[in-house]
Amino acid sequence: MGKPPNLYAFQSTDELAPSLRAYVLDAQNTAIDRHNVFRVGLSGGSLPKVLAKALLEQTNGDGKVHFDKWEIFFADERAVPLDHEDSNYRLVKEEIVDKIPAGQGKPTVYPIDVKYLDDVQEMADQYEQTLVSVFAARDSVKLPMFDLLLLGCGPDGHTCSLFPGSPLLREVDAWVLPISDSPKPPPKRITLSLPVASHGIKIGFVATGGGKKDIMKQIFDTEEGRQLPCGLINTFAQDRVSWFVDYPAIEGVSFPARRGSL
Ligand SMILES: O=C1O[C@H](COP(=O)(O)O)[C@@H](O)[C@H](O)[C@H]1O
Repeated sequence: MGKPPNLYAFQSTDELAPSLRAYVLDAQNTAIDRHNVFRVGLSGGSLPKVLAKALLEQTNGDGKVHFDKWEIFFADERAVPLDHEDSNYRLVKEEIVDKIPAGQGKPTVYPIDVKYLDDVQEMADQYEQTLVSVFAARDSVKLPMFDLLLLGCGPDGHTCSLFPGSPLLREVDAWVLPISDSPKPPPKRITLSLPVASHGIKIGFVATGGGKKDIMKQIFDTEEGRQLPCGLINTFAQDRVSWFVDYPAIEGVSFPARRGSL
């Protein structure tokens, strides 16, 4: 039995943002020291807005975001054009990339190849090749290891586009998987596989709002919850996982949370 994940709880997203910033900057600085680049995998959904607050609104004089060293990948993506309202790329671009002040440098962003919107298997294979060219060609690794994965948690316990009960959760070889019948629209997506999503050097979940409290209770306090996609990442990655939540999201959760700043 290893060490449990870290659960950090804050009164509000305004209070959560400075600690999320400190956590991201720590991962960034370690990565830049190690290989002069920061490779981060991002979820869509509610995450980019909170991350924007952490990176762009909180400055606090406590370290610099070196956006020019960032390589941004998508933990999951919907098979839609890049300017579509459902696109995770669009969300990250509009919430974060477009708002980076001039002079701070811009990240390198790796979107899906929209040539394959009608063929999610091909899209997943192509995105996997992108990861191979960035991670494995340099290091010849079995699994790509992101410096940081920042993930969301859906109200059903899904993360990336790995949904509860999906046969995709049993995948052990592929790095990126296609979905053509997602229970949450839009149906066609690609997602990092569970082994890759569990393999980050650091894995940060952000879950806020009372709409998440039932699933948080399941994930942290019950055996069935530990079998949900978010629970499986907790089990596999243990204390490499840190959750950043607000008080409404953990109302009624028994698992011990550390309250206040990191
Ligand atoms: O469909 C998705 O949902 C999850 C969770 O979204 P949230 O709005 O509840 O935070 C998200 O992490 C994922 O990237 C997205 O494609």
